[in-house]
Amino acid sequence: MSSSKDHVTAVSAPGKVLLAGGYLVLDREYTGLVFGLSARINVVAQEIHTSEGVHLTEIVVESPQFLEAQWRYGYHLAAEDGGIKVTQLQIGSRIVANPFVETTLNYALTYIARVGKHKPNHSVKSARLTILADNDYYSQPAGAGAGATSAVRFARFPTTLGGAHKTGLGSSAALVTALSAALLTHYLPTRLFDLGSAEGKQVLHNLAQAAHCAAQGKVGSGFDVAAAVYGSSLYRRFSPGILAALPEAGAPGFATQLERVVHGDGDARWDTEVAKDAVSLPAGVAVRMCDVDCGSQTVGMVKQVLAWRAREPAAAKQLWDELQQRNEALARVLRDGRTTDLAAALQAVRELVRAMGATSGVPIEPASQTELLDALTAEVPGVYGGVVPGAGGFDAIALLVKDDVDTLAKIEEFVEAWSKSKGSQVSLLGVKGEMEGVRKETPGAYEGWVR
Ligand SMILES: Nc1ncnc2c1ncn2[C@@H]1O[C@H](COP(=O)(O)OP(=O)(O)OP(=O)(O)O)[C@@H](O)[C@H]1O
Ligand SMILES: C[C@@](O)(CCOP(=O)(O)O)CC(=O)O
Repeated sequence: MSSSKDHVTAVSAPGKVLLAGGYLVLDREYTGLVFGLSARINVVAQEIHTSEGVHLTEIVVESPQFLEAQWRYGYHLAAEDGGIKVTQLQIGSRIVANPFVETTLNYALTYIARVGKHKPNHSVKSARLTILADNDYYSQPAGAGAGATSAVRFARFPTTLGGAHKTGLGSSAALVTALSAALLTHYLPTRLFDLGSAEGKQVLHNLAQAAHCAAQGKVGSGFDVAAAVYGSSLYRRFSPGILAALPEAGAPGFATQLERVVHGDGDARWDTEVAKDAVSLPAGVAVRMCDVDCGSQTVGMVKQVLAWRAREPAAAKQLWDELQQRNEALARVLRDGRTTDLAAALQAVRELVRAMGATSGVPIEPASQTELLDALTAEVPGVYGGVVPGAGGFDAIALLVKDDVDTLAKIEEFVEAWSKSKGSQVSLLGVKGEMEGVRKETPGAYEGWVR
């Protein structure tokens, strides 16, 4: 760990689970009920010390839990207002790109240089950023112990990042958000960026949404980035047009337009709605997640659902309007602490999700998941019910359960027996839903991981 006089900053941002509102949340007419998760992506930023006389300007990003996970970048000021553009430097014989890291650096450093009035290559000094992901973002290799009981804070994975099996908690959104927050906090004085203030969170949200869309090459609803910044909420998306005029990073005019987008100036005024007060959990109730690894993958689900909606607009509107009512009813049951109404509210949502799946021909709640959710609800005391979260499919379920060790043990026992009898691999993750979004952390918490 660096000595105390060093300038070290640590932040973390949570993963997400979209409990209700999958597909609907893509349209501003509807909302999504999203929970932030206790699984966080942590980023520690620190200065790099070079020996006297060496003028090295470099940004080093590393994920020490994975093999071959170090990315080094040089950077320059691009011509014609193109902002700060990084160039990956080769280490060893191979160069492995990380588009989410690279895009975030282009966006965050461009914004920082603009508002901080930095002279590039002068005051944007070299820095090292260390990424540490809580274990539940990736399945543990066989024999490493289940997530729910794992004792090591940050596991070492015997694979590259590309070879790790993701559990779908939104690692890229949490990473882009935490990395942006760490860079903004590290480079800008508090009067220009304060993570603890409402304005600071808005700047971070706008910057992270823009960078995340660019890195993934498409504009989704952005509920995952909103959860990473704000935590749990009832989320209404932004109009995609806000990002339409933004050139590629490094292209002429990128820097000016990025600042406009981040500050929401002119026609880039953000219309996202993040209703935090619409969401909470009844006392003694927890959101839990299970990873379901049955080897099947469904691609193009969003495309197919939207094609059905375009084909049958009247029927789709009727179904979505009714489903929106039921999703909002579920949010109210949770917020008002009406635990006795919870099972019925979850069943009501699932009924229409299955109807949407049947009519669009997309396995949003496939039969195998229906069977698992129904069995858990009927047979495990303390399980109120659950859903197939987000886009649905075969690979995860979210549960609402009594928040106690006894219930946890019973679920673990149940999924173990289920996996054996069904030949699938269902495991309870250690994550829980939680309310808080991005936050500053104490650098000392990462002792042993940070050089
Ligand atoms: N610990 C990490 N260190 C560095 N980069 C990471 C890390 N975790 C995720 N990433 C980046 O995010 C990418 C994965 O993003 P992707 O959108 O495919 O998954 P996800 O966000 O976890 O999935 P989902 O949206 O289904 O929840 C990786 O390829 C890498 O670029
Ligand atoms: C289908 C969609 O509404 C939700 C996808 O959620 P997830 O990635 O499955 O958690 C897409 C989106 O909102 O961008």
